[in-house]
Amino acid sequence: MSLVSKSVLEMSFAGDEPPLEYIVKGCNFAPSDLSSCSLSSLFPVIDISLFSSSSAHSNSKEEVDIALETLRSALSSTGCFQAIGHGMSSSFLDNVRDVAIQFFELPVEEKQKYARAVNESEGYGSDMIVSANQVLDWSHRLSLRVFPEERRRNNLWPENPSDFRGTLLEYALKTNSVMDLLYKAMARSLNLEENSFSGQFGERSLMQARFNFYPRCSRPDLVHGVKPHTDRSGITILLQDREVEGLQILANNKWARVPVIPDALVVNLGDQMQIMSNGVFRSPMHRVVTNTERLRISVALFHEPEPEKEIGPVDSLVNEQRPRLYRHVKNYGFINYECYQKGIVAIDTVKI
Ligand SMILES: O=C(O)CCC(=O)C(=O)O
Ligand SMILES: [Fe+2]
Repeated sequence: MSLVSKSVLEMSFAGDEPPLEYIVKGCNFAPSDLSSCSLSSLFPVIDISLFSSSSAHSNSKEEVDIALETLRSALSSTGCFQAIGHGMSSSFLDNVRDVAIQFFELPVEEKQKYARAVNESEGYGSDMIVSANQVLDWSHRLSLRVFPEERRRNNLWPENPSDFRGTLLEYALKTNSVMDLLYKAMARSLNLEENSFSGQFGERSLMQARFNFYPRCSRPDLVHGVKPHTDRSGITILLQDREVEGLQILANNKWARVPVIPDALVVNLGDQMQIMSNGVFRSPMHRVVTNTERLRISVALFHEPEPEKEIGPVDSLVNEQRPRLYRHVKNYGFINYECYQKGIVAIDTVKI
């Protein structure tokens, strides 16, 4: 049978067993491979309104310092936390989830209008096939560049549902402000000048959206929704499904479930923050698992530096105890993409 004869969604509807191309060999999905650590200590919930200068007077310095320390500690251990106090209402976050579900539930001919072309990263499709023996992910995706505006490919932005474009734009603008706040807070948590990280991204930094759709699977013990990877971004902000869990992060060599907190945003760092922080902060390995009962969606926004801009470890994070770990690099997003195609760990290629 041909590799792409049936889509993941069709197989899910039919209750098919996953074909060989989707089966992960030698991967341990056993419960004993899951971390037994307290999930709230691995992925703390942080009220990020404490980092905003407009709320500086109403919060005690002590409260802010504790939040900064929790941030520093989470990002230097698991590289991930759950943000509340981001200023987006519960109903707005549900709108974002709703447009995602409505798009993926459209008839296939309608979705195909936005199909990703071969060798392109933007558009609607399934796992990109980059090698003959690749194991495929049990998911469908829609990837769209949001910023800068001149790099937007409007023809790939769905017109259906009718509020898709407006909702994505509003969500991306709000998330952009959250990211700004976080870059500054991360710098403050390490006693650095506030713009130490954000200043490296450039005026025309990139924001990429990825809508993920994971249909139910009859054999979740055999497949990945998304195979293990690190993100190539600086920061990734992930809106999880309101109810269905699936994201797992590798912490102390065990996979840890990231719990669903409906109105929280999952913040996880990407490789470019690991580079800029000279390895102080971590870009976590993560994966998505599926289940037999319910489909799952998520919406990830990835923020990356302007490709022409060189990024590298902040000078004051390089010292005798912590020698420079990474070289300066331009267009890491592209390096990461090429490495993915060759099956190489991208961040290793910029190590000194
Ligand atoms: O669906 C998720 O929870 C995570 C997806 C993800 O890791 C990604 O899109 O890079
Ligand atoms: Fe990811």
